Amino acid sequence: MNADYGASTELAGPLQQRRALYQPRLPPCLQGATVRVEYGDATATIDPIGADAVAQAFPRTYGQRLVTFLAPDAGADKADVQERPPIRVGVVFSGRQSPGGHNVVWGLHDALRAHNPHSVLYGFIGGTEGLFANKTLEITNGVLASYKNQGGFDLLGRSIDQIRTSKQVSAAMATCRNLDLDGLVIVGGVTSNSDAAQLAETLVQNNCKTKVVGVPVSLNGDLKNQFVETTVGFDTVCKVNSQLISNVCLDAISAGKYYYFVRLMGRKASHVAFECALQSHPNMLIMGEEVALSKLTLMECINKICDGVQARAELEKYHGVLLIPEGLIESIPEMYALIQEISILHNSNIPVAEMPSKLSPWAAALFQFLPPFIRRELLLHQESDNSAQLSQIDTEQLLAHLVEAEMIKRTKEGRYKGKKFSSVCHFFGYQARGSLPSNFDCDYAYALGHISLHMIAAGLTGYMATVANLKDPVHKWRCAAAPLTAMMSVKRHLRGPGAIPTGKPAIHPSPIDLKGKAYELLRGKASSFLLDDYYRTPGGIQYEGPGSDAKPITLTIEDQDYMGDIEMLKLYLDKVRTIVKPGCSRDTLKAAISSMISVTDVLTVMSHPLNAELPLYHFN
Ligand SMILES: O=P(O)(O)OC[C@H]1O[C@](O)(CO)[C@@H](O)[C@@H]1O
Repeated sequence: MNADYGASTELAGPLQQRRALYQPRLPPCLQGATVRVEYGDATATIDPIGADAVAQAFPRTYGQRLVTFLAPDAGADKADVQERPPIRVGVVFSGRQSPGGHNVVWGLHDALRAHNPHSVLYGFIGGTEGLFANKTLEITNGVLASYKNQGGFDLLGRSIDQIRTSKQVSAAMATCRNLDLDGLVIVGGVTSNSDAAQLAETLVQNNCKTKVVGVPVSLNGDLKNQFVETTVGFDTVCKVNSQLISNVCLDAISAGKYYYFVRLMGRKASHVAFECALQSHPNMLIMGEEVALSKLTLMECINKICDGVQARAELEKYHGVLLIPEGLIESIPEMYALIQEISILHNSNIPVAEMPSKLSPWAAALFQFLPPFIRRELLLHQESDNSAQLSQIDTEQLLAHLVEAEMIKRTKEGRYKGKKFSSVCHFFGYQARGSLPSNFDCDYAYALGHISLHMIAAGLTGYMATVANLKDPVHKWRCAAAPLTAMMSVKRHLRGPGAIPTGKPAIHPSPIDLKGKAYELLRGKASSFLLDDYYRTPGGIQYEGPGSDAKPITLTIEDQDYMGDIEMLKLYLDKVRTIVKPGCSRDTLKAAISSMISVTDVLTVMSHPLNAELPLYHFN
């Protein structure tokens, strides 16, 4: 734990101390001690084909109604606190650390105390292991002081992201009973919230009064559906990584001699890499979703990268930046099949040393083809969801290694006549998870903490706290609760109407929408990114002043333009204005700034509605 270095001590840095003083903003409905609870329609699931399976697996919690939280009726908030009995709540960090997680606990604490000062909040020390073993820390204002608006999960720590086996579920239930909890708040991503749904169902079936509430906190940004717009931590992690990526872009173009291969976290979906590409404009992005859709083999991916290197060499460019998500390796069909075979061997308890000899002939051949470091990493023990340990597989090094071999081959065959290809590899993963959270993540998490309390007070179980309209300012946010079962789907063998649902219902990670506006935008820019080096410098996270309210581009893009935030657009326009005078022709504008930004960006700026509202900036 970090107590000695907390923001309240003199050892804390000035920014750390200043951040501890930031008071997160709350939407109007959460500003009092009570809320008005409005019940909506009963829910099914986002997966119509799997609905029966979900209903069968969750007989007591399936089909619950949507709930919205509104500002209380006049006077209701002033009702005597005695009318609101004290509430006992436990909170556990179940998922991986993600910036903003501490503010969920803070928001929950403040809402709980406003509800009734005699309410109690327990944090489970050491994540789910602490929950099973009933190891608690009572959360008070004093305890929270050093953790407000701070990164990491070190207030309580975390362990395995799992409440799944019957032993684990029974231990969690025993703790709930032992502490006489009215509510248990589970903080995490897709896996943790699937487990939360199962625990809620089990507690109802066993007449345990504890209400289970899930909170969407995950840097991966893959817990995304019609109820959840984004997860806490995604914004911060993308901003930190985008700054690092843009730094290496400028490093690359300065020396003109290295290709930087950068792997980013995100597991099965490529949201982090995708958002970072929109923020920093690297030369290439290889997304898992695209590779899986086109069924690109490993060598096809390598050839694609080599073609890019070659096209750049024709322009005398021998540097570049390439982003990949950590899940790319699993998206390549033959690598996926190999990983599946290894997974079966793990599940059959085959010793690791014997695994290579137990692979099928084709998988063994592929395994032998791979460099030794990748072979060792592929055999590591699995994650709690039986997937490979993606953070430990140096896919960027594998790609760099194979690209170099292919470029040497092309040189020998006379197909490539440029300078020698050189690479530098990075994994930007763990560096970002402990970052000071952005204002957006601070506000969002704090609001979700409040909503969790109101859900427990309303007696909701098997629900997730949600906020809609996140792209808008906080006063326009809409607070709600959605049944966890409504977000579930069931994996199937085949695609299409004849598909047979198999496996356990769960909340699955959402991939990048390859038909969405954000993807269309990035694809439209792909060849310009590849060849023109339109690197963008988002800079470090801003906590005050211009840019401090910037949101993820992918969150804002559906309704606004690419630049998203109004302040960012003003800054951008200011930069443009130093080069051309208002009222100049479209062609002059394009020509004058074409070296600075791409034509698509210019057109975006010119057609943005804000442009018309800012006469000074208006271009004809
Ligand atoms: O902290 P650990 O256990 O190494 O987990 C790493 C994993 O957690 C995440 O950071 C978040 O799910 C993944 O992107 C990564 O694969």
